[in-house]
Amino acid sequence: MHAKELILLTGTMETRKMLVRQLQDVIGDFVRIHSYSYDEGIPQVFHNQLIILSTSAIEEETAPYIGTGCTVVVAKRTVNFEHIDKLLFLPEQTNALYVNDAPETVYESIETLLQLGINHINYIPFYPGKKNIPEVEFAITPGEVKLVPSFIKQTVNIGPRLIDITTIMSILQHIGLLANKGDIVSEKYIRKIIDLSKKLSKTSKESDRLNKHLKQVLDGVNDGILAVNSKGVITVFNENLQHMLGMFHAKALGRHLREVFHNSELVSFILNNSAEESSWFSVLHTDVIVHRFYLESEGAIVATFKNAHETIEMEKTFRRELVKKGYIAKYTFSDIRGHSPVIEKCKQIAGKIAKTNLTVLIEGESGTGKELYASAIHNESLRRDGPFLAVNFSALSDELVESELFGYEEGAFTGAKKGGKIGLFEQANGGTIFLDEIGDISLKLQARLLRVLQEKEIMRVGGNKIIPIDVRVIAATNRNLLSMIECGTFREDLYHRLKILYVHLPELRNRKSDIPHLVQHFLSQSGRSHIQLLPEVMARLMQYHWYGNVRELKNTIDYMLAVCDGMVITMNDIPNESFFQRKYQKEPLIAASLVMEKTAVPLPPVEELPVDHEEFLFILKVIHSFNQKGESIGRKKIAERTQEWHKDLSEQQIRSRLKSLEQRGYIVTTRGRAGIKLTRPGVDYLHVSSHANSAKEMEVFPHA
Ligand SMILES: Nc1ncnc2c1ncn2[C@@H]1O[C@H](COP(=O)(O)OP(=O)(O)OP(=O)(O)O)[C@@H](O)[C@H]1O
Repeated sequence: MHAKELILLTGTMETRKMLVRQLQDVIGDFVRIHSYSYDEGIPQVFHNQLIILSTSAIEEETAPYIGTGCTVVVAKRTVNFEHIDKLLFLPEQTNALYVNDAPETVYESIETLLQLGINHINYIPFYPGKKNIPEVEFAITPGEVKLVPSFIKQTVNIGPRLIDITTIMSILQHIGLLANKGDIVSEKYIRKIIDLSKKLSKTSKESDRLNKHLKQVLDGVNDGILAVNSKGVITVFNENLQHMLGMFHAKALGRHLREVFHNSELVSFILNNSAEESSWFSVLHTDVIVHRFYLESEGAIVATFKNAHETIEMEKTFRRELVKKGYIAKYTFSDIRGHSPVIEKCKQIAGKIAKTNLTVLIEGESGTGKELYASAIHNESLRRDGPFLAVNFSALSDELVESELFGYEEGAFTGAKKGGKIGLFEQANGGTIFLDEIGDISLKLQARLLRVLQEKEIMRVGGNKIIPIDVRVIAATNRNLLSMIECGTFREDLYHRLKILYVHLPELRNRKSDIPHLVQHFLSQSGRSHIQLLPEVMARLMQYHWYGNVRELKNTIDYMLAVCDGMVITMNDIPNESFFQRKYQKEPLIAASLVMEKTAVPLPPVEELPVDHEEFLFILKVIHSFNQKGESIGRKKIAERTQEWHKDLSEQQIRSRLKSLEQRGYIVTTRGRAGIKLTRPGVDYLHVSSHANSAKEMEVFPHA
């Protein structure tokens, strides 16, 4: 046997890498370590060697490779203390499966974790074949992610277990170095544990500081704020909520929500941690609007309370915005200008659509004339003598849109008018309702809208009477509803209900021959049709990309009319470049390009990526791998991964990278549980770029 050499045999490559690193760290200075794993293949039979087996579970598989004169030590292993600080971020009393491949190691590790003081978690042992497992959300595993049951939503991988100190001492003894080096080695080993405890105490100090800061912030906001942990125990009850409900926080903190609030609907609404949602409640004689969301990083549910009466007063002014243009459809097909083949085709389709009574979806970028078409369709339809209501969803909060659309009953909430209020759907009876920016409505409103379209009836807020309605719905969107469906932010069933008939309005840049007609139309609309444009001005207008479409062209004409002297518009009157929209902001598939059209670039090619291309790709890869596992991912997790990748990106930098990726349409960020998701273009992009980059394949999850 060589005096200062050992052979480490493990089951998997991950464990091998991990354990070699550990052994190098503590005894690498005086022992040569050779390592092999069963899954990578063991190349030879060893004779006269000190063999360390990572676990007794591989004794059988490795036996053929252990020849004569060997000393075999089966390592005892302990939890990987370098990574257990990840567990500190799990909330108090979290129920979590502890997952490993055999009952002994599971129980041993739980015992060790408890001895290390990581006792704020309720560990539930789990190993293959274990029965009667509660369906909890979290799992903790020392590297055995593949054994984690599929119902688990979040897995904390603390990495393969380390070799314990007694095994290391036994190795030293076998190679005759115990007397000489034992002290140094145990000191090194212990130092690591001290480092860990320092790390732990720093984390808890930081979280104390953070909590104090957070409390100040929470008390400063105008809403009532309440948070409950995963057990339903109230952990935050801010000052405003005390005032609003007339309840001292000491009566609420630390108690279960159910003991504090006797309104069972409110309790189950708050404890339901699925999608983000708002609703009205009467709590302790106060009418409140409660908005609830799940704070994934904390495993907590947060509910904000607004005084319903005050909210209504405050938002009354905005409410007028909801019904944009009164009750009359102003435009007819003759107001739609342009003779390009695409626009002629569009008018022709819309004209046919008008004659039916079916729901229509109008898609088109902002400013392409969606409202114009909706209005023209109504005026050409059999409903032309009925009302036309244009509703814009982007201006108001969910609760107000809901009460405005569906109306409310008297006494539905404080501030509700006597006799209740009839909603826009009822007001549009016999006519058409135009739902603009349909992509902006919440999932809750989508569900209500779907019911209206299916059943042709509505129910007022706070009411129980079903009211039949006869309204034609025309919806419009400038967003990509299909990618929203893919990301779970738009209901597919609603999409199909809306898109019974369909018009896509062409972008102005794709029908430039219409520009002279439109220019003439806007000049005469403003009563200045006698004003001339110099040919070079028109030529320039024909060159622009018009990301803001017809509305932008109209604004440009208005600007030039305002600044021109005399009867002629010259090059001097053209607004400077900052006036123009630089790119189409809502449609993610279109790349930023110059204002002056050079080449149309439908998708940003790989080579146009920013200098930090690799960082972008890395971030996309991390998100994709979490999405694929069905685990949620947020900025914090990305930051952790990036640090493992030895890239020192600050949270701020990651935030800006994410923003940029979101602007490019590669990811969507949702509040609450879903976290960040790759869009279809994001996935495509990742594939294309990964191929382009395959030579320098990055390891997203290096096994620490
Ligand atoms: N073909 C057209 N002929 C005449 N005017 C048009 C035409 N298309 C659009 N416009 C004008 O352009 C402006 C924008 O149109 P509209 O408000 O209908 O667009 P939109 O697609 O609904 O925009 P958004 O999505 O931003 O609500 C309006 O002043 C409208 O009258």
